[in-house]
Amino acid sequence: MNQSDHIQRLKLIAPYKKEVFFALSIMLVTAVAQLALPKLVNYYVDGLAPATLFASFHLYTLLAIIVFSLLSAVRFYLFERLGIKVVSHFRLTIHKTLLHKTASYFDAINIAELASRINADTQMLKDALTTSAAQAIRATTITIGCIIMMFTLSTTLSLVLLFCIPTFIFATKLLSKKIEPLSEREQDALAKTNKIAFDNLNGHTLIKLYSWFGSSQNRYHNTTQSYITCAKRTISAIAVFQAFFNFLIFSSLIIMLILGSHLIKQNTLTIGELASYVLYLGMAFTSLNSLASFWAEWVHTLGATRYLFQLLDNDNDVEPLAQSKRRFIGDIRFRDVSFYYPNKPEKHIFEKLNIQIKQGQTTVISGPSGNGKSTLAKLLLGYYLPTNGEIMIGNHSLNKLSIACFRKTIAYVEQEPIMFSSSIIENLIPEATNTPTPDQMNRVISACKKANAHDFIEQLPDGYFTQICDRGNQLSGGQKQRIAIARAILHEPEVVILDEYTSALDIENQQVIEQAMHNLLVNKTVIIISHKQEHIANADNLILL
Ligand SMILES: Nc1ncnc2c1ncn2[C@@H]1O[C@H](COP(=O)(O)OP(=O)(O)OP(=O)(O)O)[C@@H](O)[C@H]1O
Repeated sequence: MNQSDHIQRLKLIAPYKKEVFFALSIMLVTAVAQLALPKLVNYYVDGLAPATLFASFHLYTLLAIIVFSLLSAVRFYLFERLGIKVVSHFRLTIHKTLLHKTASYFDAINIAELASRINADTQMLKDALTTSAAQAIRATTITIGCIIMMFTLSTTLSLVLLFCIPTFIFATKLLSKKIEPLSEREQDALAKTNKIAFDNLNGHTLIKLYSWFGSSQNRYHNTTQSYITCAKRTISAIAVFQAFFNFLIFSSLIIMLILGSHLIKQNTLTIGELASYVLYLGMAFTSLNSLASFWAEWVHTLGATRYLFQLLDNDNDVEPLAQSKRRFIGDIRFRDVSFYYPNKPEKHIFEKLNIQIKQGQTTVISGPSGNGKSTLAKLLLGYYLPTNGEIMIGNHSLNKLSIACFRKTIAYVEQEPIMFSSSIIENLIPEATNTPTPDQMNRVISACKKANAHDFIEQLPDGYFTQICDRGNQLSGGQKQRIAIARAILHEPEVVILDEYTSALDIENQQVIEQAMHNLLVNKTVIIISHKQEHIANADNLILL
């Protein structure tokens, strides 16, 4: 744990300076009000308060309690609201960063685990940065206030008490060192349990089919056990610290009472002052206790959120945005292209591959399974860059910077099209949300008619606004394909890649899709990845991998 770890997390609240200031001001008012209470006890026990004030004591007390309670509610509301804003903004930043990560980055991570981290780890940060931090600042104010008040009441007692402070600081440092790695492991273990739960729920049909109930439950049970073990270690460390802290509180209280009674006998302290002193001491210890809890939570959070901050700090694996609006058109050529997946450097998929795909013609790519047909499409789509050689579009070399531009001219229809769990219209043009403009609606309907998708969409309960649950599970393979074709038509591509696009469909559905395809493919450069004889027979060119 170093300084920058703290600063990095504290920076998250920087955009909300005004709100923090307002919430802190209210908190300080409540803290000062709380500090006045033991002093009042001193006045009343020793009979120092004026008689008039004494008479209205109940009224003032009631008023103070009402104001104090109201301000506490406002303080709670302000800090919670701040927390929600901070954490939502943080999640948005992570989401944005992730969307721009490369395909290789996603090959190396587990999406379910990441989703769990984005929720659980950021929630922890929210609590630590706001509610707990507010309590800590309040506790610091009260502790300082109590120490000042205690010195004004009795310097002798306070000097004795000062000896406790180094012990407290030492114990807190020790705790920090112990908790941080423990909580990092705890969060890792929690993310793993979520990963297994996601896998099991996602594959529930497979589990039913092969009766894998026991083994699936066991997998979840084992990761949950590892999580419990890690969590137990963290809370044990905190519990030991709490025990030590309580010992410190009670032994100091007893020592103060014994010493205080001696001072009363020597007439250097009054009963009211001792009562007030003990109240301040109790208050200071309670505040120190909440400070210690905050510190434990903060250190816990530092460890737990390290993964997310590393993700934000890592500038590698990021795809650049489109640098210009130019459309790349022309023949596509692979010049001495070599490629292996970054996570499998030992397996070369292509070595010095040279192929040409002519503009405006249909090229079929065929060959045995695993020979790299889909990989070739992924290279063309720029999901991965060649490890050697180059891909030319006309006279332009496709590199990291130009890939986003090239994607504006290319559409990809795959065997299992990706569907978002939102409405059909949002699956076609995400910017439409639920209130598309008449122009957007016309474009969508026209594309869906060409894709033979309009009729079945109209028959759905809410037409284009029907929500697709669970990434399109209630749609048939053919329906999803037709939506994907409509999506491609809306993109107005120059190049269309069709990857085994009818292989999962029955004959009737294949005919509907082929018909829809005609509307998409007119005057386009078409690349069909297929084993089908009819595709091969109708192609202008054939590339065998
Ligand atoms: N993301 C990836 N990371 C690592 N290896 C991968 C990745 N995707 C594919 N591969 C490997 O690359 C090789 C080529 O895969 P690819 O999907 O391109 O083959 P294909 O010819 O399209 O096969 P099929 O006809 O079965 O679809 C395979 O050995 C596969 O295991």
